Amino acid sequence: MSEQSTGHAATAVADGPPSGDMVVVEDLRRTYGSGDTAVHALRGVSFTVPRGELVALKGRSGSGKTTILNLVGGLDSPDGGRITLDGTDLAGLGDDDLLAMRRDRIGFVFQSFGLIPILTAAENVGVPMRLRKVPPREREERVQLLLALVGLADHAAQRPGELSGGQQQRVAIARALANRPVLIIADEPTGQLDADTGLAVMELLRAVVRSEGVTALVATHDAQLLALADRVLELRDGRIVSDT
Ligand SMILES: Nc1ncnc2c1ncn2[C@@H]1O[C@H](COP(=O)(O)OP(=O)(O)OP(=O)(O)O)[C@@H](O)[C@H]1O
Repeated sequence: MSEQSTGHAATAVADGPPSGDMVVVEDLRRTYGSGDTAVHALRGVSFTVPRGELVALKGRSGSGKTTILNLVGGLDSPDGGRITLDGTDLAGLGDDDLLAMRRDRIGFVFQSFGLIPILTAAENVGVPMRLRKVPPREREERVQLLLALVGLADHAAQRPGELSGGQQQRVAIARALANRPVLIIADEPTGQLDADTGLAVMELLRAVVRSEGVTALVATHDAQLLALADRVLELRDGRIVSDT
């Protein structure tokens, strides 16, 4: 854990010593559009994600889950409130620091996998390390290790189209871990998978959160998967209505 949180090149100005929470969200507000057509996607959301935990966001379609993930992941900016990630206030970061934060400290996993079709599984896992200019030898070693971690050591040379949906999502999880992120953000990671495959992928996420000492924030409305979370936050109409 300590290596995870301190071993990174400083990508941003830390606001102070990291607290026990990897993510602190305070009174987050986000409105899309304005006037009569304004959609109040988040109406004052506060929660924390303790280090090393897997926290799930549940709620009906449109309740605000993706909006939260986009804001915590620095893909969008809030209209109000504050997000602190690993001790750093996102609002204090310029574009370059935000980009570096996303690249080096957050791993994203999407419903649609987001793999590059013309690249092999190994090459896809290596992409984030190429962007960070990790030397080829080190990169290849980590790719092998990560593919083994997700049970795909024998599929390194296959392209996404030659893999099942569950295997593709495993590649995406390996890719998300490539740069040793402190936080994994996953938006409906099992949404395109059948129930059994989805459960296996969620169990893998659960396992890597433990083995890699990473923290995860996962949106899902699948009750079976919610049971694997350390904590479940329920959203309704842009507000948290339960925290269990
Ligand atoms: N770019 C946008 N422009 C306008 N409205 C948006 C935009 N993105 C989201 N919304 C609206 O904000 C609200 C919250 O959407 P959000 O995608 O966060 O919900 P969600 O819980 O992730 O839903 P789903 O489970 O369907 O992905 C919804 O009413 C949605 O229509």
